[in-house]
Amino acid sequence: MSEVDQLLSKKVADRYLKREILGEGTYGVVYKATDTKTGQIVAIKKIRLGKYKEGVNFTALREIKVLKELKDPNIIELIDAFPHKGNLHLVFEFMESDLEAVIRDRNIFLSPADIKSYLQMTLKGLASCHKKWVLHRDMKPNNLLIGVDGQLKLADFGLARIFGSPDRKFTHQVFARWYRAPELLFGTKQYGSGVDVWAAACIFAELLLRRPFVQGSSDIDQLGKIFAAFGTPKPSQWPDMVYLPDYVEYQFVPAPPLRSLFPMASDDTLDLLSKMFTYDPKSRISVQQALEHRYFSSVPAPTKPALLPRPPPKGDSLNSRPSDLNPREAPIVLSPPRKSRRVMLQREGFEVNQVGKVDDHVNEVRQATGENTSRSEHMPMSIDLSLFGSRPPPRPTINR
Ligand SMILES: Nc1ncnc2c1ncn2[C@@H]1O[C@H](COP(=O)(O)OP(=O)(O)OP(=O)(O)O)[C@@H](O)[C@H]1O
Repeated sequence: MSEVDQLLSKKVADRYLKREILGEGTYGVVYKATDTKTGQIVAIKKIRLGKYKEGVNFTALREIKVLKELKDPNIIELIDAFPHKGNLHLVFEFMESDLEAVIRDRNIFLSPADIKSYLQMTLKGLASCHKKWVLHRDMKPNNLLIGVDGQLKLADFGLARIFGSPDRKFTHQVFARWYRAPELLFGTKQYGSGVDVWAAACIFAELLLRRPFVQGSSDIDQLGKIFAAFGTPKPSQWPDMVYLPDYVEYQFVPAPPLRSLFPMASDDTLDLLSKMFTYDPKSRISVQQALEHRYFSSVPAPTKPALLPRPPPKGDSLNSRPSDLNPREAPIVLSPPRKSRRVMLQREGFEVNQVGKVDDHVNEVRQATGENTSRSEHMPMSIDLSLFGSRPPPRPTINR
């Protein structure tokens, strides 16, 4: 760091020299900084405490507690945590890039061995969480950070929470929609490590396709697109489904062959994918079982992290998404037999009738209606905005 840089930088807590802003997330700004004690480059997540009147940010405290308990080569290390000028500062090891940048970089070719390596590191990090009864709950490619040594590490445990108590109720709207498991989309209040497995499967699919796999514009649309990809689940396939709080019946569509979605994938790849994308969370493969799947022991061996292709460090690339137009039709929502809620598809679009309170689902259908007004065609699986000369929309999160 030059003298000028040092003068421009602000010293925090007499130890960290703040440099540029790396980005802003749900909880606040993230800075690059130098630890003057060790010379190490770090990332400081500054969490605003001010807006919490009582002065305690439980989410932040939860993140600290969870992170302290998780020490693993595939989990980001929390180096320090301290309050400063009314903000809570979390100091993490600095990571050069993330998996989203890898996937989006058109100059990077990902071989089957590279994909295997990224998936293996993701699952190893998750296995370590699950062994300690911790769910990540916000798995998505930009939360999988990549270090200078090529190691992938799970980050952003802001929403993670210790589970184990059988009647613990979780807020279900925690996942970025495209990575959300079907049980979450149907409003389950009790869920387990299967939600992380589903998200990891979405990331696996994204590594293979080089675009987000299922890009729903609402929870209803997300489920429709999942069902278009894997077939509408029959109650015999997932017995608990019909009892889920937000269950609505979807028009039945059969499953297309998995190979038609991933034409270049090996048989082992398809087998593992189908086990991770199992509808019934009780039958879905666990992270540990996935790591023991023959996909990882068969050739090619996973690429060593140091040899993995790297995107330019953060901020250097103006990435654009690859073309991903896929006109697959999603099944439509039918009336759920148990409830007095009716969701009907009309010629001009959806008409929604519900006896009683208007709920989120209805609002979502209305949202869908707005997007599909006076048309009878269905939404494509994913939309390539580059066709219109614009950048793709930001990935949805619960806060944006
Ligand atoms: N340890 C780190 N090293 C380098 N950059 C980091 C580190 N942690 C976070 N960042 C970067 O800081 C920015 C904000 O990250 P943050 O985790 O707060 O939110 P996010 O992942 O972008 O979004 P969300 O909060 O919705 O998950 C991102 O660009 C992220 O890549």
